[in-house]
Amino acid sequence: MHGVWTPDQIRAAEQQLFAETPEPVVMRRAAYAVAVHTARVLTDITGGVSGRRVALLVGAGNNGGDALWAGAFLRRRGVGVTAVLLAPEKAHAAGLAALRRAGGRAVSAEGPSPDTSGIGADAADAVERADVVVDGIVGLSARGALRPTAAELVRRVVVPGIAVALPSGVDPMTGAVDGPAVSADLTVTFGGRKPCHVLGEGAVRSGELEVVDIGLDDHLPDPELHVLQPAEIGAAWPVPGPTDDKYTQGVIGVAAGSATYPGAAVLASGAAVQATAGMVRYAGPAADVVRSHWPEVVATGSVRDAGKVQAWAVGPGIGLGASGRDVLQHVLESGRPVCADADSITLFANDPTLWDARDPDTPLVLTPHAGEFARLAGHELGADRVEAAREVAARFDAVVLLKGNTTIVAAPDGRVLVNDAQHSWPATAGSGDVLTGLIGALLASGVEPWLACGYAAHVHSLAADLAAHAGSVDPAAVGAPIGASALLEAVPMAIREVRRAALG
Ligand SMILES: NC(=O)C1=CN([C@@H]2O[C@H](COP(=O)(O)OP(=O)(O)OC[C@H]3O[C@@H](n4cnc5c(N)ncnc54)[C@H](OP(=O)(O)O)[C@@H]3O)[C@@H](O)[C@H]2O)[C@@H](O)CC1
Ligand SMILES: [K+]
Repeated sequence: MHGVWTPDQIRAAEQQLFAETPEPVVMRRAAYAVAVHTARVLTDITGGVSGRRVALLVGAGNNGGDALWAGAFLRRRGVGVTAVLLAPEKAHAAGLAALRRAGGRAVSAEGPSPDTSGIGADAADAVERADVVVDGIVGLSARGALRPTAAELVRRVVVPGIAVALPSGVDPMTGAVDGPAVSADLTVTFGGRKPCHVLGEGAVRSGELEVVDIGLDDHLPDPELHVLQPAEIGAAWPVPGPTDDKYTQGVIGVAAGSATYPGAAVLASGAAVQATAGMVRYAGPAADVVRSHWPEVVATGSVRDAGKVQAWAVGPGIGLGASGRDVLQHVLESGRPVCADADSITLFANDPTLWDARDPDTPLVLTPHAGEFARLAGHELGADRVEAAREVAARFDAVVLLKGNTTIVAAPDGRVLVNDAQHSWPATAGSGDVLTGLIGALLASGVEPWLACGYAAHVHSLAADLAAHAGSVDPAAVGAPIGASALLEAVPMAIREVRRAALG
């Protein structure tokens, strides 16, 4: 698992580090790494380093200081470096002096004679002629939308960009963007990932991420967020062992769909079939349709006749009427772990007495999208999705998987997992039903609910990605839209992929 730390956590760790290593030494360490990676990108795109041109966008703080020092290091390798200073009077003095000593140039962003959008001719020229732009506008102390001059400079960047610490214009805590923001090809960050690198638009705008060791590790507390790695998901994904039979691998009950809308039942049951080798029982009015699609599913008409299961997946398509409520109540009273999705969530919101049907020791997973979340929480989701999921998880003592292109999984004890798909191929009708089946199957095979959600979310988005690209893992492959059935079909491929990662 990768850890993710908040800016406050990183700052506190930095203060401890400075007690043993002077701050300027740490900054030069960070800046040296920026220079090394910038030289690598220059080589990749131009075939060399010496004689190439780099523009530094330099803000008022230490983020700009990093960029200036990196510029000084690049000068020593023969790069033509121009620093564009957004606040010349506040630019990091030691960094600016180092750049000048090394033969670098500094110009004011607003220049001697700014054009109609407020940018001086020298600054415009530096950005236009650069092979690579280094973004040192703002880092951990970023607040709100970029100011007008910074925003205008960012709009003008058309060459590859390297962000120092984080792409400027992105909120460090939420990854949200409000106005122009840097879209980096590469982000070089220090000491650990920050929330903006894994959440929302920030994750996409960070591009490739390089986490540089500047000596913070010993001073970092427990991370705020976690990101699962494919190899650990592959290593933990349940597959039949030498002594397993169909029962020992977990029997999942699926309560989904209706006679009029059997699709949810077919997709959720199918996902459970594809996810693990245990047994799948379906209970509901779509039994015949489920059986015809998935002959291996043991299907009955009612949850009362379903037989023994180790976990339930309930909700998609069960409706908001008395029969849906009855189904949800029954599975909650079963004493088995429950993954409650779709209509179940609205049923909980409409009738809070349903919470009483659940034994407090029974693990419960809720998988809302933004609309269902608002119903459940009683307020809109807002920009801080992590805090929102965490609050609802604690309030209902349930694992909350909040859907979106960045999936958030919050446990009642405050732990949060993030699955950053970096694409939206699963955004298709029926996709949520597949996810419910995957989570239910993992719960039935005994995987801890928080991890079950994280594993399922990853495999789900990977399956969509693979399906969209006809099974290719080549990032350059061209995708085509898919439906939930194609996603479902790609689940075994995705499981193989993470298991392959586990084998190294
Ligand atoms: N401590 C260390 O030694 C190390 C720190 N490191 C580096 O320091 C960085 C943190 O530096 P920091 O704390 O100086 O703040 P930083 O992010 O540069 O912002 C500075 C100023 O920007 C401005 N500003 C704010 N919002 C804005 C906006 N929307 N649009 C435009 N401008 C905006 C605002 O200035 P104001 O004009 O309000 O005075 C604010 O004060 C960190 O990310 C890492 O890169 C590394 O070298 C490792 C060692
Ligand atoms: K930056």
